[in-house]
Amino acid sequence: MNTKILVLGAGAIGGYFGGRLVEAGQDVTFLVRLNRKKQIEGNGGIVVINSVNGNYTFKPTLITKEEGDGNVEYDVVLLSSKSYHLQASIEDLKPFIGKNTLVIPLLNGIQHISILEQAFGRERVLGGLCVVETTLNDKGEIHQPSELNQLIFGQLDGGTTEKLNQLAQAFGSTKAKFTLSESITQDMWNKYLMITTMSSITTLMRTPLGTIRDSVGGLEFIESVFKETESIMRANGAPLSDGIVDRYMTLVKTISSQFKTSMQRDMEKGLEIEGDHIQGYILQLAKQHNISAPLLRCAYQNLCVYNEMLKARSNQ
Ligand SMILES: CC(C)(CO)C(=O)C(=O)O
Repeated sequence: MNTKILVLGAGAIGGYFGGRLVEAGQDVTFLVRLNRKKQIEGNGGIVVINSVNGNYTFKPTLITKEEGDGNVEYDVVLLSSKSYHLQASIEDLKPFIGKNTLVIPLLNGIQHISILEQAFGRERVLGGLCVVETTLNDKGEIHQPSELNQLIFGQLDGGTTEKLNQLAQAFGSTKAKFTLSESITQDMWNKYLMITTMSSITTLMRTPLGTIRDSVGGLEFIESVFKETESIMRANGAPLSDGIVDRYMTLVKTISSQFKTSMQRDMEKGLEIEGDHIQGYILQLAKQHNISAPLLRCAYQNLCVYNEMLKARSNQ
């Protein structure tokens, strides 16, 4: 069966995973903003992936919301927008969501799930996440510098269906690792714990992970941020895996010393960041459960100051 795949965006994440699906011969269309379309057309209609997992250059099928007639029904949508573009992305996607379309969101965090369920209907929204280090350079090429290139998806209530098994098959033969999970809600909370901690420390210290972990007291500091975040999530009933902090601390000790988070990369480029969606939401939960969270407060304040600087710069 031909699976019709729509990828929202052809940027660092959508372009990477969508490109891997094109490479594997899948039927993929990219729904992009006019600016990105012009940039790709300016590059001869070509998107370049430079990746340690294999370079690939491809000519994507592009549509913009202005061009979409809404008559094609997609089996699945990969939604990789930033949290602050979520509402706009929902509006862009609406004409392309049919009765049987499934939406796999790849955003960090958890709050977007209920927003998507409201917009598209509970039965159409899956859970999803990606673990991939990827960024766009100023020519619009995708740079994917580490072996981490996994996309995980599954039903929010657990279990699986025939349709999901078919999707897993369609996704199965690519150079990226697509995994069907029967416990995606837990996977999403686990990843949320990881990204809250990693983005907090890397944006605070403004250096790749290696320097932070090798500094005096660095590992203890990182573990304290993990534990503070974990305690808030558990107080809120998050289904985190047992021993999850130990697992992530092993990752912290073994991952490339050059590792950077996407929030850190966005900051380096002077772009908008997802602090409210990631740290801000956890701090709201901390308040609700009366938990003091001094480390996350500090990380979040740093992000708020960055936002203020961005605002001042854009008013100049
Ligand atoms: C997995 C990780 C940490 C990769 O950089 C990520 O999701 C992010 O930075 O947003």
